[in-house]
This record gives sequence, structure tokens and C-alpha cells, in this order.
Amino acid sequence: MSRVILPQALTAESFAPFGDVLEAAGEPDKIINQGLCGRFHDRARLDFTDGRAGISIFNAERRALPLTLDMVERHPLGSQAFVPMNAAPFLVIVAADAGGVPARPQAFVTAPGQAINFHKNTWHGVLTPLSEPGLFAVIDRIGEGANLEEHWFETPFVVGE
Ligand SMILES: NC(=O)N[C@@H](O)C(=O)O
Ligand code: NI
Repeated sequence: MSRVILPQALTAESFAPFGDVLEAAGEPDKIINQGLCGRFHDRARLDFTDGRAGISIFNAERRALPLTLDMVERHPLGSQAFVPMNAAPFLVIVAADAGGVPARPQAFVTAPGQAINFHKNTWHGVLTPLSEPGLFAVIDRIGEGANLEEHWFETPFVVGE
């Protein structure tokens, strides 16, 4: 089977098994601030075991496609959200779990204005900007314990062409 993974456009439906897509799509849930703001309310499932939510800023180097994918990771104790601080597309890689190891990964490219939240314990590629600056707010678990599991592929995949 080919080791080439072609990214697809991110949709809430396609990403649903892995996490939430955050975007101002459709009608807002609430109109607030004297009618000047639409609130798309409570759109991600934050889930932290024995810890608390934290917000960090990531300043990541851009990556170019095709990208060699040699590792995915997961956080058994908490969800993790990537919120770009500019409206630039970025690469999102996920994989279903297959008996404790990742299945064949899937790749998505976000649309401008989209952010994502990985569900707890979801296999994913690390934060991967496709342009500079790679500035993101990351909402994830702050706490003790082992919250990082990595899986290194014996044969890397190639994302994009
Ligand atoms: N290590 C870290 O804080 N970030 C990763 O979890 C990641 O998914 O980028
Ligand atoms: Ni992570």
C-alpha cells in the first residue's frame, strides 16, 4: 500500500471521530455585545484527567509539502486544541487507534479561520504550520503524569506530493 497520504479539506464531519472543528460557520448560537458579535458557543469538548486547562503560545516553524511523517503522538490524559493566531491554513494529521498503535494516518488542510481540538488520546501529528508566522494558541492539559505517547513508524509516510 502506498505510503503517500494526500491531504483533504478539513470538515467537521470528516474530523468528528478525532476531534472538533472550531469555526464561525453558519448562524451563531448567540448574538451578544449589543448585537455586534456572534457567539459560536461551546464548540469543543475540553477533557482533562487529573489536571487543569492551560493556554500556551506556540511559535512553530513552517513545514513544506511533501512532508515526511515519521511519528504521531497522543495525550492519554487530555484534549489538545490548536488555534491559529493568524487566519492561515495549517496541516492536521490524525490516525485512528488500531489496538494501541495508529492506523494509517489521514491528513487535512484547514481553511482560513478554522481551528481544531483533538479529543483526548487521539493519535495526531504535532503542530504543523504551512506558513509563517506559525503562531498558535494551544489549549491543553497542565498537570502531572504521563500525558505523551509517541509512535514512530518503521517506514515513514509522505504527506502531500
Ligand atoms: N509537545 C507539545 O506541547 N505539543 C505537541 O503535543 C503537539 O501536538 O504539537
Ligand atoms: Ni500533541
